[in-house]
Amino acid sequence: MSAPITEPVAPIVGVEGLVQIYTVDGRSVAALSGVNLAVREGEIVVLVGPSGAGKSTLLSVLAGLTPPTAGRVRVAGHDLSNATGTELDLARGTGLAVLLQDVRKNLLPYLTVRQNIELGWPKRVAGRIDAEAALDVVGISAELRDQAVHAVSAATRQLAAIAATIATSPSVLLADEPTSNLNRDDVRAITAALSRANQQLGTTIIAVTHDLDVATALKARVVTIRDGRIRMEAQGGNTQVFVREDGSVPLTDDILADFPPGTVVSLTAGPDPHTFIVRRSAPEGPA
Ligand SMILES: Nc1ncnc2c1ncn2[C@@H]1O[C@H](COP(=O)(O)OP(=O)(O)OP(=O)(O)O)[C@@H](O)[C@H]1O
Repeated sequence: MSAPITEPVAPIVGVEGLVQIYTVDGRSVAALSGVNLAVREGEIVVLVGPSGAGKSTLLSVLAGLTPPTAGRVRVAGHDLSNATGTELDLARGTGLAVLLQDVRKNLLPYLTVRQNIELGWPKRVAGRIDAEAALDVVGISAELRDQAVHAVSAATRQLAAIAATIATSPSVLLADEPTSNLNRDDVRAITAALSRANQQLGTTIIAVTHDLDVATALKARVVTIRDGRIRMEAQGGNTQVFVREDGSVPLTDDILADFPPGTVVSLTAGPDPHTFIVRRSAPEGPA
């Protein structure tokens, strides 16, 4: 019997040779200098890296908010490289959702949590899921669903914004710093909601974060960006390093930049021969 032929599946997000140059006061600033990234359907990818590395710019290009200077960008079947306004609207209505860093921009404050989820384009968006189902996925309690958004906690607002985005059944959810300014319990609630959206609805998630514990909680593929380039990748909030011939473990400046002085790290054997996983220990108590 001959082996079945399997067609390679196109990534749901494909970025090739992405360059983004901003002009500030007549000077050129290269925010992205040739980024290649492929994300499979159903994956969770977390973008980490120092301030100014280009993370938000990459997310903004993927969201169709910033037209790329050069390179190819495909998201959920839409070519965003040279897309017109109408094509970008179509992409955002069918397949792509963006959770902004300031989630108040995703929500109307004087409507209730439930009304915010019911809002939108129920007839335009094929496959839109029921508001109650979206609220169940993110785990907002029944009593909070009827409260005005301005009256609920920052964490509930963030969960409501996630519910509003997943209600449009996006294939790809882009999130900029979804857990910033929240305490550890709230961070756990947000990562649990994103994990459930991924597992129950199959939503592919790409999130920018400064918090490697978020990557660990999401069991995400971690993509480190520095100076507008992808520097390294690892799974589950860990950094994988190869043991040298002489048995030493190279902790390069690139790696150490992610583990500031005072950070407790542990080294455990990696999945591949001659590799170690460098893991940051979780901080205790509220952030
Ligand atoms: N709209 C803009 N106009 C001009 N320069 C910009 C613009 N947005 C970003 N930049 C510059 O591009 C570079 C990358 O910025 P970006 O915000 O993408 O980095 P980041 O990794 O998201 O940083 P942070 O973690 O601080 O948000 C920086 O040098 C920044 O100053």
